[in-house]
Amino acid sequence: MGAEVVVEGLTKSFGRQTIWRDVSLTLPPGEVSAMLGPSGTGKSVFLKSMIGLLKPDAGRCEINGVDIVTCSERKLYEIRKLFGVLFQDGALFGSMNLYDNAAFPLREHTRKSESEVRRIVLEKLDMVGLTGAEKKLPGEISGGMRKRAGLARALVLDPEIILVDEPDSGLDPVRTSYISQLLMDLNAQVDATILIVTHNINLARTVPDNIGMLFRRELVMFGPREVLLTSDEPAVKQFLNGSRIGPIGMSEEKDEATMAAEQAHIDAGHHDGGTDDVRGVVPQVEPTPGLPERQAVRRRKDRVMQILHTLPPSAREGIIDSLTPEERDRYGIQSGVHATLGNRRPSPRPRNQEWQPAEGTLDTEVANLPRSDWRGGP
Ligand SMILES: Nc1ncnc2c1ncn2[C@@H]1O[C@H](COP(=O)(O)OP(=O)(O)OP(=O)(O)O)[C@@H](O)[C@H]1O
Repeated sequence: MGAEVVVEGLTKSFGRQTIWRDVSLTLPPGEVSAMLGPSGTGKSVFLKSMIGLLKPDAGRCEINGVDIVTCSERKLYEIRKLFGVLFQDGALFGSMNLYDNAAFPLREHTRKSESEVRRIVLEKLDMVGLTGAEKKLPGEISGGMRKRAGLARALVLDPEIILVDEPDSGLDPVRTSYISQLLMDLNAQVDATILIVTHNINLARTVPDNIGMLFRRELVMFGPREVLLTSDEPAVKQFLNGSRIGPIGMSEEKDEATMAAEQAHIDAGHHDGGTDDVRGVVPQVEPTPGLPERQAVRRRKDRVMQILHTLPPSAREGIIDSLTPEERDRYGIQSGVHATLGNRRPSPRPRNQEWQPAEGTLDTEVANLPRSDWRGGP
């Protein structure tokens, strides 16, 4: 199972420019999480901070009990071996074929024999669907194939944590769906903790178990996918819908006057730039038939059911509605309980924190969470 990553109060500035402050979140082990946010909000800076390529000014980022913000260079070097990173363009060496690119970390960081290197490289190239392309140079293949090759290289050291920076960049919507499927397949096969940085709403809605969003130099929210996908937060709604109407502006957040002028424009019948309202929980991508089940699914359900009472009502509805009859039974959810859970409004959300307990009795009314024979079960 992948490693847990615990981030607490992380703050990063460049000179006088604060990129984000006081970011706290936990990447649950083996689950897939995504970080959204308008351009320039520091998503890539966040990824780089997590592997110690950039040093935050304050806060902690703890992996396997080691705080990589304050640890020694030697410890950091060790911890980095737990990571596999897919950079936006695959970051392949242009003069090496795909085989040698994928073999590079093994030859650099291990003493494995060439026959062992060969076995691992061919296995990982196969996992990403590049069998037969070993001799191709990066310049001879499509952007999608380069990303796959980058993923194969990220996998050769059997990472516990995989960071993926904009897997959709430069790809058409169909290839983006294929890369989404690939990420879920890899998660099923290796059970690594995955963090994806993306702008792609389709990917964000269908792939991750957890979603966060950076905006205005803060983490607006982070938690189970159902929370962000049903959120009423204006910046989140605007971002999901790709609309001009809302607090996100051309390069920075907007002032009141600009928002009012834009609203007047829309009221006069002009299009807001978005398409349909895409708020709501849609089914997640599942691993390709024949692959193992994602072990994270059951762990996540168990985890999310334990914090159900802390989530806003619309997220609870989405979670409960997604349970199978067997799961309802296992979690002790009374039959007939579904959308009626949404009558109460969410209590005000403390900024930059995961959802806090809301008042009310929902949890004890509808669920005995989780039942002891379910937790940690087979
Ligand atoms: N090494 C650096 N030195 C100074 N400023 C930097 C450095 N790296 C990033 N920045 C600044 O940090 C801010 C956030 O950049 P980052 O690339 O993380 O944004 P992003 O959210 O990933 O954007 P995009 O979605 O467009 O990729 C930008 O203003 C950028 O100029």
